[in-house]
Amino acid sequence: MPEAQIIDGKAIAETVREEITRRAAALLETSGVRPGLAVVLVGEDPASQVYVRNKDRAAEACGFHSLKHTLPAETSEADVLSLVDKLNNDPDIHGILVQLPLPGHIDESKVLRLIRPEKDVDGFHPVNVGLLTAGERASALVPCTPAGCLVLLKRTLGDTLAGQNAVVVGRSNIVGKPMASLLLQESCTVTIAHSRTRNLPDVVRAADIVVAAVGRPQIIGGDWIGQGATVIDVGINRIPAPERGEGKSRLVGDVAFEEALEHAGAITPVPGGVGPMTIAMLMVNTLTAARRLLNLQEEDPLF
Ligand SMILES: Nc1nc(=O)c2c([nH]1)NC[C@@H]1CN(c3ccc(C(=O)N[C@@H](CCC(=O)O)C(=O)O)cc3)C=[N+]21
Repeated sequence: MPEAQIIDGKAIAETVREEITRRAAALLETSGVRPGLAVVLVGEDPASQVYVRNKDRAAEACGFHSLKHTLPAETSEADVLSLVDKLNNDPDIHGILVQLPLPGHIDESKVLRLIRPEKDVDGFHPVNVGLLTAGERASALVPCTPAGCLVLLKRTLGDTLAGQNAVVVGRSNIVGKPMASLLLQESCTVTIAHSRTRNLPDVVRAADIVVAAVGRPQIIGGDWIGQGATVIDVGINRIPAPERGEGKSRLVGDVAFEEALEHAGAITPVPGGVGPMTIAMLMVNTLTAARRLLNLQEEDPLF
C-alpha cells in the first residue's frame, strides 16, 4: 500500500501569509491604514508565551501593527474588562485576541462577550458563532483553527467537498463545533463524534475526511482510518520522549501518525500541520476585520 501524502501545513501557511502581506501592503498604499492586532495574555503560562510570541512575529512579518499586553496572573477581572473596553475603542486596533485559558478567577465568557464582534479575530463572540451557524460565514469572523483546517482540506482535495463523509472527533466550542458548521456549509455529510460516541473506530472508518480535535495523544488508532481518507490532526500534545534523552519530550497529535500513514490518502503532521495554519488564519481575520471596519469591499476569500 502506498504511503499517505503528508500535508505540509507549514508551507501552505507560508503561502497564506505571503498573500496577506501583499494585501496589507496594498491596503497601506491605498488607504494609509496598517492592520492592528492586540493580543492580551494574562499570566505566565510558558506554552501561551511561546504562542503569543509566534503570533506577534507573524503579524509583524505581514506588516501589521502588533501590540502585546501581558498582565500578571493576579490581574482582576475588572482590569481585564477595562483593557478590552479600551481596545474596543482604539481606532488603530482592528483585531483583539485574549489568549485562553484565562486564570480561574476571571469569567472567560464575560471577557469574550465584551470584545466587539467586528474585532473578534478569534471568532469566539456569540454574534460570530451565530453568524457561522446560520450559514452567514461571509459576514462572520471564523475561528482560526477550523478555518485553517478547511484551507488544508481544499488545498488537498480541491475546492469542492460536497458529498464527502466528514467525521469531526471532538465537540469543543473552539474547534469541533465551528469545524462541523464549516464542513456542513461545504455540503459535507457531517458527524460530530466525542467521548461518548458508541463504536468510535467504526464511525471514523466510514469517513472520507477525519478531523481529530480531542486533545489526547494518539487516541485515534491508525487502523481506524479508512483507506484513502484525508486526516486533519488538530491535536498538539506534549509527551515524554526518553529515546531523545532523559527528561526530553516531543509533540504528537491525536492520531497515531505512523500507522495512519498506511491507511490515509493524506494526513497532516504534528508539528507542522494545523498549528502554523492557525496563526496564518489569525492574520487573515485581522486583515478582514480592518477592511470591514474601514467599510472597504471584501476581498476574494482564501477559503
Ligand atoms: N484566544 C486564543 N486563540 C487561540 O488561537 C489559542 C488560544 N487562545 N490559546 C491556545 C491555543 C493554542 N494555539 C496554537 C497555535 C499555533 C500553534 C503552532 O503553531 N504549533 C506548532 C508547533 C509549536 C511548538 O513547537 O510548540 C505546530 O503545530 O507546528 C500551537 C498552538 C492557539 N490557541
